[in-house]
Amino acid sequence: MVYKVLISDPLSEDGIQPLREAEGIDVTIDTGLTPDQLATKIAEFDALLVRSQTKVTRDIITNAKNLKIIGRAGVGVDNIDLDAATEHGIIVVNAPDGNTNSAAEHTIAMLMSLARKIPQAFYALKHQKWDRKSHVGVELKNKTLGVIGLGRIGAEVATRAKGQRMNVIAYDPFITAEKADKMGIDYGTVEDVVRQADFITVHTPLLKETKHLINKEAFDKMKNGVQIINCARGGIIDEDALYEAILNKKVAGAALDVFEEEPAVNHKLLELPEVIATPHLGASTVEAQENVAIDVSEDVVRFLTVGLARNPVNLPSVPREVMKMIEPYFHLSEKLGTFLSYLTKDVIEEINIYYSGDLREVQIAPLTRNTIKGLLKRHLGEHVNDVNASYLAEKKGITVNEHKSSSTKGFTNLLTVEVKTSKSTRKVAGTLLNGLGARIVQVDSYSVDVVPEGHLVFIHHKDQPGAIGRVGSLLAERDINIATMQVGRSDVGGDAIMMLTIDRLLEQDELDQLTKLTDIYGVTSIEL
Ligand SMILES: NC(=O)C1=CN([C@@H]2O[C@H](COP(=O)(O)OP(=O)(O)OC[C@H]3O[C@@H](n4cnc5c(N)ncnc54)[C@H](O)[C@@H]3O)[C@@H](O)[C@H]2O)C=CC1
Ligand SMILES: O=C(O)C(=O)COP(=O)(O)O
Repeated sequence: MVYKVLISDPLSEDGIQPLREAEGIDVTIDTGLTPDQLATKIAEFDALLVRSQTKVTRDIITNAKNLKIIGRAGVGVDNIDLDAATEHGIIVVNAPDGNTNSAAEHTIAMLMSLARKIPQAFYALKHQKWDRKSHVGVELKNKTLGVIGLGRIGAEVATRAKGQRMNVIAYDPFITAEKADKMGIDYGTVEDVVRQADFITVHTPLLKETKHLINKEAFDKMKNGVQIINCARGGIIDEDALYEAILNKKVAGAALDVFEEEPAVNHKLLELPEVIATPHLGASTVEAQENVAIDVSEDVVRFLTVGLARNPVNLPSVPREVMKMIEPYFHLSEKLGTFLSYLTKDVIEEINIYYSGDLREVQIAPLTRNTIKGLLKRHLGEHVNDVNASYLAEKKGITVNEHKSSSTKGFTNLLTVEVKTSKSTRKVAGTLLNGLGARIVQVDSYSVDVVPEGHLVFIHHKDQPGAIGRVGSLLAERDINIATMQVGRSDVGGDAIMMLTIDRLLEQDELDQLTKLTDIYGVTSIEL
């Protein structure tokens, strides 16, 4: 099997070595594709690697019939339609750490250039103007820097600004008093920040909530002569409002690395002498580009070869130690889901998953996704995977409930899955037996002991002498070997079940014959 990887934005050649060196991975670099060309070409690829230029739209994702993973060699994923990727079961990974330092350094470079009007002075001098009057700056020392978004980059910027002897006030919904104290900075609301700061720098992602976070109302609250920096994303600051605020002298200067529409040429803000700008260069250093390309290439190789990713964006990330703890239950959770998919013939309304014993201590979300995957895959098709399982369940109106339960029925760990349809409730439970592997230990109210593998036959019948014999004889006549057999009953002469493991798949006519036997209520052939 050879996986085809397309790189559609310029990436560091040294950084993509993990892809070049991996076995079974074929790399194509094509950085000149139009959106239409990409929408056609993408169909043949298993992985797509991008920076911020390539817009990975719903159209492109819909055409990407083989695509399994999109790697973003950088932080911001606002150029990727995450909902469309999730719906199509495509995992999106990014490289969150590799360019933090470069973006922070670029922000400080912009801050200092802005304060001392270095680009404007340089521009004048390049045009033979020795002008010392128009380029008088201000000091940073003792000024207040307002930081909105105190994540990786915002925190680095805050620390470096302290080195310039600035006071720093920050807003971030996740900032704690302890973190602010440790960093020696103040914290407050967005309003506190915009009212108190002499310079304001934004470092949030571009989200619905942060679009135009800095708008006319925010500018109105700012100090006269405030200076603004955006090295995060175009759109966090309302460009029209910024333009007006510069014209009416509220804002004395702005340093922009990013724009609402990129490439931003002939932009009205660039005509203003108060505005300095770079063409989205925050992450453009040799070091950052190598770092992010390595991180994302390694994740693509890891995902294509072992199905794990370190930096998933559309799946909660699972720390390595947690992964180790839950890995043994992975297989069991999917098998229990698949098993139940054979028993539930009607529309599923609710899934209840009970985690008992040792399972109460582990991170259960990945196991829940895997159970749902097993349950839905047989009906919805092979495209159901960990990425889209929960989304598809929700789309189908299925309620999924996770429970940590104390009932272990004597096992050290017990995973019970219950499915409610409009007509019935079915249940299956499994465990991992020390040294022996996975077992199904309960089906509905019956105790069993079955390895969840291979060709199973689940028979519901009347507890009558001869029922088991008739099944055995029919299978023998058809030369079908029974590997294991379990029986259980509710009460003497009442409902009973047989659970068989056989050596080959039943043909439809064999299934029909079994169903017609005396005292047999129903037969389900199950492939695990
Ligand atoms: N110009 C460039 O080339 C680069 C730009 N970036 C951009 O920088 C931004 C930040 O990157 P990182 O620091 O690595 O991300 P991060 O995820 O570490 O930090 C983002 C922070 O923003 C905070 N936040 C979210 N919503 C907020 C809101 N409404 N108000 C205040 N804070 C809010 C989050 O709590 C988080 O702490 C991203 O938009 C990224 O795309 C990143 C690298 C290079
Ligand atoms: O990492 C980010 O979010 C960036 O904005 C960097 O973008 P780029 O990869 O340089 O196009």
